[in-house]
Amino acid sequence: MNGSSMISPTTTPAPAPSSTPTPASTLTPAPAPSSTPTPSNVPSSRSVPSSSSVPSAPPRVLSIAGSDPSGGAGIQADIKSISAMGGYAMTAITALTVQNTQGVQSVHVPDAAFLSAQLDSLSADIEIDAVKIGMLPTADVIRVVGEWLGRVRPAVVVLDPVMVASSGDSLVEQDARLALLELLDHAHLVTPNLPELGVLVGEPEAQSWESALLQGKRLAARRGIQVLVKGGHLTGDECPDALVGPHGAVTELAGMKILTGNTHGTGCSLSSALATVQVRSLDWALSLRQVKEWLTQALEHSDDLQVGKGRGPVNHFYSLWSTASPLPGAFTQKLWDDCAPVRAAIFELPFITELVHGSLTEAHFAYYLAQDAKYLNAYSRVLARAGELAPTENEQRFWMEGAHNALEVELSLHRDWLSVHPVDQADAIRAEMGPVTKHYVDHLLAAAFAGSYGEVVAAVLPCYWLYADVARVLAPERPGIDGGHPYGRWLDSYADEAFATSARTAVEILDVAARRTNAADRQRMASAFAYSAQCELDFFDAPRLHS
Ligand SMILES: Nc1ncnc2c1ncn2[C@@H]1O[C@H](COP(=O)(O)OP(=O)(O)OP(=O)(O)O)[C@@H](O)[C@H]1O
Ligand SMILES: Cc1ncc(COP(=O)(O)O)c(N)n1
Repeated sequence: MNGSSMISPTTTPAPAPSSTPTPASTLTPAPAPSSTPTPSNVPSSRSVPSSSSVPSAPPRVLSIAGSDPSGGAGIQADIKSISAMGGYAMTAITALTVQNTQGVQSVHVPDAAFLSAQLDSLSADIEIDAVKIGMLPTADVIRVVGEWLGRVRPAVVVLDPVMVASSGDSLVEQDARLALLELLDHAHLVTPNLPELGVLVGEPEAQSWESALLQGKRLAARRGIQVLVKGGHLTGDECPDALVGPHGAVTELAGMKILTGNTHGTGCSLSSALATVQVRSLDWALSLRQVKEWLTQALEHSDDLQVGKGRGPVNHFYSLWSTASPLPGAFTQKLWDDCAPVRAAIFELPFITELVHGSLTEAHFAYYLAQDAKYLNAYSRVLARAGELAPTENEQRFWMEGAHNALEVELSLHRDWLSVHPVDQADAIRAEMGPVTKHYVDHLLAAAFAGSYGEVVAAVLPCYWLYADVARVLAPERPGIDGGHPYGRWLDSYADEAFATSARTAVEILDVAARRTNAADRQRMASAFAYSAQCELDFFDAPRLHS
């Protein structure tokens, strides 16, 4: 059953307010505001209407386009783009596609009269500030949209003459391609890609940017319209766009091509975002500059989405999402993932492999322990500072106990080992704080006395987390203490379940702190964590560099 046979358009008139005519066929055309020039005669003068026409509420933007169920193109991309630009999105759906990131498998076109009823219902009730037009699959649909635009005359009309999806599948019947030409009279800006530009000027697709601009000029002059010539289909590293005015003026925006396969829906997103921004900017060149910057970032961040196996969508909301509070576990998981190279490097260090196999020289271990003792003394103060800043009593207790343990338990372990090996290591104990230790401690103290609670916790966390992880990974690899492992007792203290539990608690505390704070603080927390993780790596390697 198709859409048109399920509900007859004539049996479901929109429940319009009593002052508004209901049946689509008898709708009175909305008179064009007298100050608004008609699109076909003076399109370029739209860039300077009086400031009193700029609405303060979010622009009400209607997308007349096809549905892409995978969410990357069509109506779905338009809703996201309009919203990302601060507009209020409305939709009238011209076609339903069976589509994913790999291609279009089928197209269903609802009755054109049903589309007509939707458009009339909207314009009878809502002031529409801008219209974006996308996939118009048949000549019938184009006629309905053309008639409606002719009556309602929205102040901003952007026509994206969609013909072929980026997958190569056709979205428009052959005879509809030429019918699109007539629709140009109702648009203020048309945004063809290079193959579509060729069709609109009746020439083969341009093979260079220069010939694309010439085609754009011919189209703009012939139809008295602004043309956006888009460089997304050019070969090479560059991806320019250019606005060509009806009198031949060209405003070109340079841009580098972003290396991503996720370009599904760039044309839809660009055109609907432009329609939205234009309502307030009233200047196509300004609108393009703002939208291209946003789209470039949306392409840059598209890999974050991980949608589908084919040509994926752009990340319309990268900006909103980068400042939104992260989901539980997400912040600390990202810190952990980002420091994967440091973690891998730790396991490669001769100090670690020799420590585990018991072949590490006592001189290196003694230097390490002596530096660690100095480090732990400062670390204890920083943990106490975390306790001081802690927002809850539980967290305060956790950090204070950590501060106590750093001084007592771990230092006694050091004293024990050094007392059994007193002779050669006396020098090590007396040694000054080494450069690597000092560097690490300075970083911790800076976080402790100039940073937020989150920064302090982020700075101290790698010591917990990396030690617990090293102990967990290496525990099965070493011979047991019964086998006379020279560093067995020391290793056991970090492989202990109580230490692993403390590390997990510290991770959880940081995650909660990250969710409670703002994006700028989260950024500083991430930097503090990454810096400490690198310091941990350097600290393990310091004995080798010292000798
Ligand atoms: N890889 C890319 N890097 C940077 N910008 C790009 C890239 N691909 C497309 N764009 C930009 O996206 C917008 C759409 O360009 P394009 O020429 O691809 O249109 P389109 O073919 O209509 O888009 P669609 O892929 O949705 O059909 C333009 O502003 C273009 O510069
Ligand atoms: C419903 C619909 N409208 C437009 C496009 C074009 O977008 P793209 O060229 O990126 O596939 C599409 N694929 N589907």
